[in-house]
This record gives sequence, structure tokens and C-alpha cells, in this order.
Amino acid sequence: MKLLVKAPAKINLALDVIGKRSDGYHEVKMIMTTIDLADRIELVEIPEDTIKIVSHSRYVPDDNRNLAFQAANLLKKRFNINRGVAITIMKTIPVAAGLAGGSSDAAATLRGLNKLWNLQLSIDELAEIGAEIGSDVSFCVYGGTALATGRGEKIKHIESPPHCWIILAKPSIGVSTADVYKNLSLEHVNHPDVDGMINAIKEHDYSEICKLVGNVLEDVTLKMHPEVAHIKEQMKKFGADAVLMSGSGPTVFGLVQHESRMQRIYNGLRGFCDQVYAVRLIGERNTLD
Ligand SMILES: C[C@@](CO)(OP(=O)(O)O)[C@H](O)COP(=O)(O)OP(=O)(O)OC[C@H]1O[C@@H](n2ccc(N)nc2=O)[C@H](O)[C@@H]1O
Ligand SMILES: Nc1ncnc2c1ncn2[C@@H]1O[C@H](COP(=O)(O)OP(=O)(O)O)[C@@H](O)[C@H]1O
Repeated sequence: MKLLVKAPAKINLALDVIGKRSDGYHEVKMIMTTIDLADRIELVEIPEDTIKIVSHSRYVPDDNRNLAFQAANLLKKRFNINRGVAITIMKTIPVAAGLAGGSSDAAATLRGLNKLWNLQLSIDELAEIGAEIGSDVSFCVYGGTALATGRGEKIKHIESPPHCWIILAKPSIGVSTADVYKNLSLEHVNHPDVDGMINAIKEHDYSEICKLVGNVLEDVTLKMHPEVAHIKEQMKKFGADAVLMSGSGPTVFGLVQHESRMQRIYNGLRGFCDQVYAVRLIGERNTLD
């Protein structure tokens, strides 16, 4: 049997860090939303009792460092599955970009194997298992739009923001999430108004959403990689309604309502940035069928 599962990327419309925890992680408060830029995961049963990762991207590990491998391995061990699977990852989401590509591949693998191996787990159970793989995996199991707290694994669904275009531009550097959190100094941050953002989304108030975007990790990554600031400036100059770095970066996203302006920004950025995408928000959450 063979299954194809979609693994969409996320952006953080607001990302606040409340404090440092005793387990080494940070307590976060963030608004995450899935966007229509996705990897595709193909799951195929194989005769040998192993997990095989196939990927054509040189940046994606094909061994137990791969988050999709870790997802399959966790299910296999926990539910004593003596069956093998080949996981082919067709990568579209840039790697180490702040878009949760690896986490989404793991989440899609959990959803897919739940079906392939007939585990009959609920989406909440899958999200709980996902948290053991990485902080962003629980959100990626559900998709949609949510407030994420704890180390990112506590998910409260909220409405989706009003429809708009998202322009993404990724400079040709990768950023380590661990390094960015390590270099964050909590005494010197401007906390974004996450509650205000939740309210603005509830009110479908696009211009208020644009005013309230904010990410405390942005300054840390900007200091490490000045090219991110340059992309931000260009995106603003070309006319995006709001511009912010996603997650730990380095991808910068811009919000735009009008298609003609989206086209202008897209074309302008393509002049000096290799990886530029124009996508929509995905409103719906994932289902298990
Ligand atoms: C910053 C965010 C925002 O959505 O995303 P990305 O930029 O990675 O996409 C997340 O908080 C990243 O989540 P994720 O990438 O799953 O992180 P994990 O694998 O759990 O952790 C990687 C490392 O980041 C640090 N970390 C992560 C989450 C957190 N709340 N506090 C932390 O301090 C820890 O040092 C950890 O070892
Ligand atoms: N399926 C996967 N896709 C991409 N990267 C992966 C995957 N599995 C593990 N990784 C590793 O995870 C790291 C973070 O990748 P990714 O999830 O794309 O970025 P981010 O955490 O910034 O959203 C990469 O450096 C990569 O080596």
C-alpha cells in the first residue's frame, strides 16, 4: 500500500519568549499559521522491517537525524510494529529556514502512518507524540492557525486570519534554531502584543494584524546575518503591508492583500534573492482521512 501526505510550512505572525525554563528550553507565546507551501511525503510499505528515507535534497539527512524517520521510529517502537516503510520526501520548503519543514514532514509521517498501520490514534494523541520529536511538531500535526505556548507544544486553535498573499524570501544561509535561542537576551527585548494579535485575527482586522506582527528572535538573527535586514528593507520598499522574519529565520515574509502588488514585490525580490515564493494562507486544519 502507498500513501501521499501533504506537509505544509508555517509562519509565526507573532513570536514572544516569556522566559527560560529549567529544561533548557524557552517558554514561548506565539501565533502560528500554515501556508500553502508544502513538501510531499510518500509512504510505501516495504518487505524488510526497516525505515528507509529517500530524499533528493542534499540538505536533508537520510538517516535517524531526519525528523520523519524519528516519527516513524517512535510509532514503530511504541506500538510494536513489525513492518517496514519507505518514506520519500519531495522537498519544496527551504531547509533550516524558520518554516518548520522538518517538523511538518514528521507530522505528516505521523498522520500517514496512523492510517497505513491502522493505529486509530486521534489527532490529539498524534500531536502529543509529535511533541517528543520537536517543539513545532504538535502544531504541524493539526495545521490551521493557533496560539502555541509552553515550549511550543501546547496548542489552542483560533480562527484563521483574513485571506492575503504571503511573500517569502530566504537568503542563502541556514540558521540553527538552538543558536538563535542561545543568543537571545531576555532583558533587551520588545515583546510583541500576542493577545492583541489574537483579537485582531478574531475581528478580521487586516490592518491591525499588519501593525501587530512581531518576533523577539528577529533581532538575534539580524545581528548574526545582516542580509536578513536587507531583505526586510527591500520587501518594505516594494510595498508589503507588513514584513517579519519567521521563527528563528532566516526567511522573511511579507503580507499583501492585492495581487498586483504581490506580483510587483515578487518580481522585485527575484532580482537579488534566489528563493522567493508567493503563497496563500491555508485556513483549514488537517484531518485524519
Ligand atoms: C523558533 C521556532 C518558532 O516556531 O521555529 P523554527 O524557527 O525552528 O521554525 C520554534 O520555537 C522552534 O521549534 P523546533 O525547531 O521544533 O525546536 P526543537 O527542535 O524542539 O528545539 C531546537 C532547539 O531550540 C531551542 N528551543 C526550542 C524551542 C523552545 N521553545 N525553546 C528553545 O530554547 C532548544 O535549544 C532546542 O534544543
Ligand atoms: N525532513 C527534514 N526536512 C528538513 N530538514 C530536516 C528534516 N529532518 C531533519 N532535518 C534537519 O533539521 C534542521 C532544521 O530544519 P527545518 O525543519 O527545515 O528548519 P526550521 O527548524 O528552521 O524550521 C536541518 O538542519 C536539517 O538537517
